[in-house]
Amino acid sequence: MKDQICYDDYQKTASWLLSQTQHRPKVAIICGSGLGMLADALKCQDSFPYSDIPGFPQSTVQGHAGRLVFGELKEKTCVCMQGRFHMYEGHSLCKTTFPVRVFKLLGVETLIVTNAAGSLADSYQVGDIMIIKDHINFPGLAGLNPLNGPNDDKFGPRFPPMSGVYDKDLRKIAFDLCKSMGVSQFVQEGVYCMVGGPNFESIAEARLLHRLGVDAVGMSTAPEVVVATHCGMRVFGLSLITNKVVKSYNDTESVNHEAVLEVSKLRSQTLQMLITELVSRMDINNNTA
Ligand SMILES: O=P(O)(O)O[C@@H]1C[C@H](O)[C@@H](CO)O1
Ligand code: HPA
Repeated sequence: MKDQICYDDYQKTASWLLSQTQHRPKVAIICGSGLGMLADALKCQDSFPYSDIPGFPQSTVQGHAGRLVFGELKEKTCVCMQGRFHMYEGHSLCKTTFPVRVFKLLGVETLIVTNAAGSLADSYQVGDIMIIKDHINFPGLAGLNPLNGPNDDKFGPRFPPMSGVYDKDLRKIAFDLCKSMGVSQFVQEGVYCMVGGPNFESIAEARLLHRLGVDAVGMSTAPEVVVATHCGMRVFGLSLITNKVVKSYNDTESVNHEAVLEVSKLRSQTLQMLITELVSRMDINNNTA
C-alpha cells in the first residue's frame, strides 16, 4: 500500500465493502489488544479478512485477528475491527487510520475505540475499565500526526479543534450503565496517553507520564480519534487496564504482551455487555442497502 492516500483510495475500499454487504453501519468499533471478541456479540454477521479488502493494511500483532465484521448489536448496525494497526508495526499514520475514513464513507457517525493500557494512576487496579475523558497524543505533539500533509477538505478542516472530543453524553450513559450492571467499583474515568512503542516504558518515562497527569498509557487510539474528529464523528473510548506501569526502581515486576492479552480475556464479557448496551441506547436510525 502506498504512503500517500487520496480520497479515491478510501472511496474504492468503501464502495467495495458496500457492494459486499447489505449492512449500513452508523457505529464503528475498534477492538484493542485481546479484545477482538467484542465482535462476537454482533448478530447476522458479514465478515471480511483484511487481506480480502482492497486497499486495507494488514494486522501483524498477536491478539489482533485482522477481520472486519459487520452486524447488529440490539438492532443497531455496526462494523467492528477485530484488530487495529499500530505505528510501531511500520505503518504510516495514514495507514493506521485508513479504516476510520473508510467508515466515514460507509456512513458511520460514531466511533467507539477500545484499547489495552497500563495504568499510571495509583488508585487504578489491573482489570479496571477506564472511560477515556481526554488524551495526550505524544507522537502528535512531536509532529507525527495522521493529518500531516495536504488537507482534504472533503473530510474536514485544516485545523480541527481537539477539545471535548470524547463525547460527554456517551460517557455519562456509560457510567450509568456500569452502575446498573453492578460493575462501577472497577470503572474509572481518565486521561489516556499514546506513546509510540513497541517497547514498554522505562521507569523514568513512566514517572514523567505520571507527573504529566496521565492515568493510562498505550500505543494506539489517539491517531484514530484525531482522524475521526477531523471528519466530524462522535467518539467514545474505553481503556482496559491490563497492567500497572512500573514506576519504582525497587519493583521487580515487568510487563509483557502475553500478560496484557490474559487480562483482556478476563474483562472481555463485561466490555462486550457495556458496549452492547451503550450502542442500544444510541439515538441512531438503521437503514439497509
Ligand atoms: O491495540 P492496543 O492499543 O489495545 O494494544 C496495546 C498496545 C500494544 O499494541 C500492545 C501491548 O501489549 O497492547
Ligand atoms: N504501556 C504501553 N502500552 C501498553 C501497556 C503499557 O504498560 N499495557 C498495554 N499496552
